[in-house]
Amino acid sequence: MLLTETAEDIRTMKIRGAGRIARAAAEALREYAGTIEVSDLAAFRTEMQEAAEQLIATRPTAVSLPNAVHAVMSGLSGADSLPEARSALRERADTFIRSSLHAVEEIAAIGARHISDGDVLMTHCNSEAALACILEADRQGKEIEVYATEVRPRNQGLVTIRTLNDAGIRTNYILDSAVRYFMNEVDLVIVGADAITVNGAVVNKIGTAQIALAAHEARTNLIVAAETYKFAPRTILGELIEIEERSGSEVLPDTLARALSHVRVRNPAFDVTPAEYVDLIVTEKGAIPPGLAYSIIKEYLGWSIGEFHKGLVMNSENHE
Ligand SMILES: O=P(O)(O)OC[C@H]1O[C@H](OP(=O)(O)O)[C@H](O)[C@@H]1O
Repeated sequence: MLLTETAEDIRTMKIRGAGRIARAAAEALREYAGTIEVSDLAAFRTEMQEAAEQLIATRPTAVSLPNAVHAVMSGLSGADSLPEARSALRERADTFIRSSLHAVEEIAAIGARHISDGDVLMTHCNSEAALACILEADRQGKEIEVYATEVRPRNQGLVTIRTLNDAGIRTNYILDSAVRYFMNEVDLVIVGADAITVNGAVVNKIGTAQIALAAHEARTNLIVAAETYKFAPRTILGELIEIEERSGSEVLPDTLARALSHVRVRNPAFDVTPAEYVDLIVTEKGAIPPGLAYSIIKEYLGWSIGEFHKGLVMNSENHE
């Protein structure tokens, strides 16, 4: 079943990247809504809520996941019959997927304006949104060069350098620990985001905060490419973004770890870059300074008391 498969693929990172995770979850709910065999609307609601919770539980940090799930599930609220509910969910899922893909295109166009001919860029991890800006700048004929990090332990940098290579962009593949060494050669750092808080702090792949610090020291600008559904409404209530800590075996093989009984491997997948190290956040609605994160949440996501986790959630009525 697509739902179980998708949940497992997100958990194991076969499907990864905050935007892709969001679209995969919407697609899984769409398929589930169309195929589950139930006799009435009440049973349908229960099944769908369980499916939604199963998806949300897979990875805790990327807020795009609960935001996508809420966007789809909001279709349930106005439905009076089972066929109506099924079609409303399918429609919401299609709308979310379409607007997510469109958002990446918009971000590419806006982000590319901040990349100048001759720029040396640095990126970290594999962000569809950040890469879209780089690819668009290249497509516009700007001569650019990129430093791309390895991204231990999952090596998402390999995906990034393949994309850059295929586009014929001059790319330097560097160790995560070589960021400060090369920072003086960099004109602009561009990264994605898994979540953005109301005060403009950016949660992204582990190592981003260190890169931001090095960029700040070298007076190199750092921009973040993120769709509006990466903003976290619940942070308005002071809720913190949970940082996923993955298995130590991603860092150190179990056989080795077993021989080192006093050693504990720590493997947080994300870190938090404070707003003061972020120059600009490029969303599909325009580029904003991080201090305006609240306005994105208010204007484009909206907030209301949600069905899940008793928190503030995205009001998908505002989502298009
Ligand atoms: O949505 P897009 O821009 O593709 O990616 C945003 C972020 O999602 C990824 O997380 P992971 O690799 O799934 O842990 C990276 O942290 C990346 O910067």
